[in-house]
Amino acid sequence: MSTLFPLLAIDVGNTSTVLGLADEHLRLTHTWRVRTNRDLLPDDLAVQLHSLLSLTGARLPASAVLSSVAPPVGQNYQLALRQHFGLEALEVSAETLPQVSIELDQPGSVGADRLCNMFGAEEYLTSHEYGVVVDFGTSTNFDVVGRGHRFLGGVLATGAQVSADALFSRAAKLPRIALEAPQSAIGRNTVHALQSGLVYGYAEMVDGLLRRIRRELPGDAVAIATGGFARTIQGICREIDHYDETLTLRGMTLLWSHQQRVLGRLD
Ligand SMILES: Nc1ncnc2c1ncn2[C@@H]1O[C@H](COP(=O)(O)OP(=O)(O)O)[C@@H](O)[C@H]1O
Ligand SMILES: CC(C)(COP(=O)(O)O)[C@@H](O)C(=O)NCCC(=O)O
Ligand SMILES: [K+]
Repeated sequence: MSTLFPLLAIDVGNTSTVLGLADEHLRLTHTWRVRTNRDLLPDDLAVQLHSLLSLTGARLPASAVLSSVAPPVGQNYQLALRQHFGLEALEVSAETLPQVSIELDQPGSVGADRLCNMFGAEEYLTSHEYGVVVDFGTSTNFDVVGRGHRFLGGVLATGAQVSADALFSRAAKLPRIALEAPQSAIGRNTVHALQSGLVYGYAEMVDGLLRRIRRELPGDAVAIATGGFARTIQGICREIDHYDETLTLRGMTLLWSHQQRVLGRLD
């Protein structure tokens, strides 16, 4: 049913909003990353979206899927799509997701982005029973999933930039630094010492948590890194097997097609 494509996927995070356009094979033909701005109204968002599409010569979307962990922005995108593009976006939530198993105390409270990651991890679960998506965003999420759309739980850790900002705001003599790896763990100046703590320290935290998670699981787990800070940190972590920049967006398109199939709208 080609009338459903292109499919627009919008992932609203607390720092960035990542958008993608997928063709009928669910291949992402375009992706964009813009700042999440809580001040933008539906008309502003429609103008921005229209500009992105025309800048790249992309076709207008015929359907949409939306995941938001910044509620007012998600609602504003919903209105923008309805009023200016004539689209009713599928909003990702535990309540609207059929045939998945969210094995949490309160399934309804899980972040929509984490449900998308569960679908994005699917392709890595051919040779492993379990997967851990480490999503380096405002918060660093570890999403522990099992084959067959099982969300098993995870970890929410303070994001690297948030940790750095907290330190700078409380220590008068510390300069703001770029979150980059220094040459050695032993820093011989203030900047390198800070980078060591923030980047190598962060990588060790991630490796340590992944080892703990793997010990708690009854089978092998593959670990995949995604999110804004993943590019910097994934090569430093020893416990991460894959880096996948578009895992969340691709997960959204898979979740959408799963939903369409359950509803009989897609073969
Ligand atoms: N292009 C980039 N290169 C390196 N780090 C980035 C980039 N974009 C975002 N970050 C870092 O990633 C984190 C935010 O990730 P992001 O995916 O934007 O968050 P969220 O999913 O919460 O919106 C911050 O630590 C930020 O410094
Ligand atoms: C943990 C999060 C804040 C991560 O958001 P992000 O860092 O991607 O902006 C988000 O997934 C969220 O608000 N989750 C709700 C709580 C939960 O997942 O248990
Ligand atoms: K995110």
